[in-house]
Amino acid sequence: MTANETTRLVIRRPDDWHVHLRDGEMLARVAGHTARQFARAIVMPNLAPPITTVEAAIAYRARIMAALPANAPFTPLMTSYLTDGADPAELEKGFAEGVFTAAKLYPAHATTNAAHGVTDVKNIHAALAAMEKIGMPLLVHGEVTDPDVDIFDREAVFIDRTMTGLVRDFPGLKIVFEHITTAEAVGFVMESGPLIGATITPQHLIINRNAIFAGGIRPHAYCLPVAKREKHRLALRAAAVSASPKFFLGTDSAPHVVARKEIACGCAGIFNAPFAIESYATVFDEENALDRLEAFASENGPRFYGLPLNEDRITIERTTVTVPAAIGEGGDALVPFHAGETLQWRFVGAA
Ligand SMILES: NC(=O)N[C@@H](CC(=O)O)C(=O)O
Ligand SMILES: [Zn+2]
Ligand SMILES: [Zn+2]
Repeated sequence: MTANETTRLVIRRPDDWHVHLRDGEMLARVAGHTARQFARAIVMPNLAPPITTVEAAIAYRARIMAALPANAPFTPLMTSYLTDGADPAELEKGFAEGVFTAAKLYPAHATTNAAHGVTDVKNIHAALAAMEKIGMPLLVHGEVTDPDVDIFDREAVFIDRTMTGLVRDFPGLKIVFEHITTAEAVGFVMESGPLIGATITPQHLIINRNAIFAGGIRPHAYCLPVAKREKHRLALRAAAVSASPKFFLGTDSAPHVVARKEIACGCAGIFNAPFAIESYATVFDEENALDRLEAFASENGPRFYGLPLNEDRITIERTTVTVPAAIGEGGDALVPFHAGETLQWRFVGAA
């Protein structure tokens, strides 16, 4: 059977190495979508207020588990939000206790709930030195916030202004360049040593920037970093299917209700959790690379993080699936990625 005649695929259960589960009512609505498909997820700390202490992360982890059925086979991997005042001792304590898996660098004001982010990486040098010493990964939202830099160039400029210096100054630090969107980021990661990896979202593999303006403004195609030109999408697809262990699955599922998306100043974020593995399978299928989906989705991430691979398996099958136009009602609804489209792959469940 050739790859594109494959009708059922059994792979090691995947993990999501970048997700926003939110809190409160929204957490209750979205957590199950992630836990249905993934064994583990790196949970982003950009709540209001952000998760900066071990105590807050323990409490948030408990709220996530409480939002799922009892004994759900899902492990949230918690992260610490770095601020200018990040305390190296708190990071070390959280990592040693198995509460913090990683710490997240948001340049101040770069994205949703990034107001408390880092204004200059010099301010977190002590924290980064501690992380380097203990082997705690740094996760980076890689965009400059300088308003003079064109929004489509903010990732590439971040590489020159910040990422290159980070890698040089902390050669032993594990760094994940999160949700990469450009050929420049692919090139940077490829040329860097084995401690530098990257997550890639389904939307950046599937849409280019035209999707944001297709026949009118499309708020549900807007996320940060914003989708780029077609050549960048093609570079991301090549990286995802390349078999390089540096690239792995991170959905960046980032739900915002319709009332906060379809508005004069709409929030950035695409809610892709309900059909995440279907999205990725579609891409790998189109690239004739279904045989490499398992490495990208289920192996490269845990190996990078130094965590065990999941032992259980999932099945996905080739069949048509219609994605609902919305989940919920009115202004409170969530519009999933691929809303109203028909996909050619379906997540069946445990193999
Ligand atoms: N990706 C997004 O567009 N939004 C994310 C923040 C982020 O990951 O930058 C969010 O929290 O809404
Ligand atoms: Zn981000
Ligand atoms: Zn994110």
